[in-house]
Amino acid sequence: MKSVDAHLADILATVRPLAPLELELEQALGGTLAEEITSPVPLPPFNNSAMDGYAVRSVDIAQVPVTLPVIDDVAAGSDELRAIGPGHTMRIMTGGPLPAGADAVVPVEWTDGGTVSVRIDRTVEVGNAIRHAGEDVPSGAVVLEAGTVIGPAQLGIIAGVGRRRVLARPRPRVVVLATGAELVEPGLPLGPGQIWDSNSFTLTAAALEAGADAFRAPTVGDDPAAFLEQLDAQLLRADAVITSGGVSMGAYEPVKEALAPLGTVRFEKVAMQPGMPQGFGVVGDDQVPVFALPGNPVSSFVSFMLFVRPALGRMRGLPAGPAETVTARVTGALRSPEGKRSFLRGRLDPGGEVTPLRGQGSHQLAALASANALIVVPEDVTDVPAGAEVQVIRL
Ligand SMILES: Nc1nc2c(c(=O)[nH]1)N[C@H]1C(S)=C(S)[C@@H](COP(=O)(O)OP(=O)(O)OC[C@H]3O[C@@H](n4cnc5c(N)ncnc54)[C@H](O)[C@@H]3O)O[C@H]1N2
Ligand code: MOO
Repeated sequence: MKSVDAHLADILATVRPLAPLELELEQALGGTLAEEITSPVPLPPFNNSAMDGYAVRSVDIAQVPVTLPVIDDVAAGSDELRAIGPGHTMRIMTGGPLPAGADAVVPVEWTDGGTVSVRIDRTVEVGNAIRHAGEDVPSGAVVLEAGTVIGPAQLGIIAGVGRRRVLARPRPRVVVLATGAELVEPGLPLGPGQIWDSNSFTLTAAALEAGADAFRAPTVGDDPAAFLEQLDAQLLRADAVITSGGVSMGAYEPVKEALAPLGTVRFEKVAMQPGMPQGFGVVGDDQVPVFALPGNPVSSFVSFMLFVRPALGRMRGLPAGPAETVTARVTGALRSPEGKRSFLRGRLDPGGEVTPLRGQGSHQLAALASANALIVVPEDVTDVPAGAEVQVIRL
């Protein structure tokens, strides 16, 4: 059997980072910057007030209380300002440009709030409540490095330096295609022998969480021709395809039957539990990667975490490798088949203890839903005593 590491290595050797595109800001969330972002101007671009209050020359309020004339109003966005002469003040709002001559702002709370003249009750130091030009970003400075993932705050600085578009690797477009004649759309009644399709929802959500733009395609039954037709229709909008089911040894294995003859997708047994039957390869003129995951719900999810997630990382241009593990102490004994790496569902507590959950079957959705960690048992270990140190993958 092929090892988990060898299978991941094959996948990462095939999957390539997506080509960078000029993305509008609205499309850029989750993208990976392929350029350095610099600011063409200082930020803030001009000295301005940090508070609603009065722009003053601090020498004029050395003795308080003092009443001074208010010669103008400065709102954020005001232009063509007069300068402040000796003994004068201007009412100024947060973000308003500091008038020439002023060297401090007195918050309105320390005054009587007058509009024609103002009584100021407290002195302030030079520079009080002033935000200086360039104190956030000097002109020409780099604000984001290439390789940065664009999140909400990164979008903020990109827009804040005046850019409308950025060169970035987009989020990979992932199509999830579940197969199985027994599958029924949740919300519809079950007939005899049927189950509700859950894998396509889990896999689509997992792909979204991994930074993809993920779409759920209509499920197909057990007919390889129907599967190929659906796959063909989806390839137009896919940077990667994830299928679920139909890869094992049975009589109706549409994914395997449709893809194996192409010669570009290999179906193999990987030495792991769950998730032993795996298909991976490329299809279509654009050599779109296809991850043909096993149908058992826990198997498909674990396969996603081990193989698809790192591949999506690579497509996004991020450092991509095996799922990260942390060390924990297991509270109960574990068993694992010899020669296979097991990924058992557990609950990791903040103290670093992990408790194996009841219901370790590959079909047991409920235990997976209450797990927050996968306990990894290496290939050469069959018994883990309670209290032993183990590696766990956080979910
Ligand atoms: N004779 C053998 N039988 C099986 C082997 C084997 O080596 N020899 N491998 C077992 C292992 S391990 C796995 S994992 C499964 C993989 O089977 P398939 O990928 O072909 O998946 P299906 O047969 O279509 O389904 C398996 C199981 O999962 C349920 N399922 C499928 N799709 C969904 C879905 N979208 N949502 C919820 N549940 C789903 C399906 O009803 C089956 O119960 O094969 C073993 N058998
Ligand atoms: O190896 Mo299968 O993925 O457990 O049920």
